[in-house]
Amino acid sequence: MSILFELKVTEHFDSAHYLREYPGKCKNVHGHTWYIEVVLQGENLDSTGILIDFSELKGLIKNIIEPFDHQLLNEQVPFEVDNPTSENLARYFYHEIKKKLSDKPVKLVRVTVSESRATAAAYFE
Ligand SMILES: Nc1nc2c(c(=O)[nH]1)N=C([C@H](O)[C@H](O)COP(=O)(O)OP(=O)(O)OP(=O)(O)O)CN2
Ligand SMILES: [Zn+2]
Repeated sequence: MSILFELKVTEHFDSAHYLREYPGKCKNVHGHTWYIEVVLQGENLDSTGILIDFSELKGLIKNIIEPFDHQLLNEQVPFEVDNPTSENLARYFYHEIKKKLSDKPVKLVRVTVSESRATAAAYFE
């Protein structure tokens, strides 16, 4: 497929976490506003000139992140097992979003999770 269009949408949620086995202050419970940036690509626009409606994409992402909002991530599946690092969050959200996009004519390119303005982790396949 020769890709012509790339879309980017960002959503956010607030939650607490702590990092197991972390040799520093992040082993203690603390909070972040997590920003989830989703990038996808596609080729064919519908008759209104839209690849996939931003509002549909935002709704899809909101549904996935909503269970984590104002929660302790370490108590939520799968982060009761996987450490809730930005990397693990990015991988989890990538796979959840990919499942929801399976019937859409788009390719999920990358999910980036930022826990501050200065730090982010991206996951892609
Ligand atoms: N590669 C990763 N490194 C770290 C992660 C992570 O998810 N991936 N996470 C953390 C902690 O969540 C921590 O909250 C963030 O640490 P850090 O930015 O070092 O701490 P501060 O926000 O207090 O920033 P200062 O610059 O030290 O004030 C750690 N590492
Ligand atoms: Zn943290």
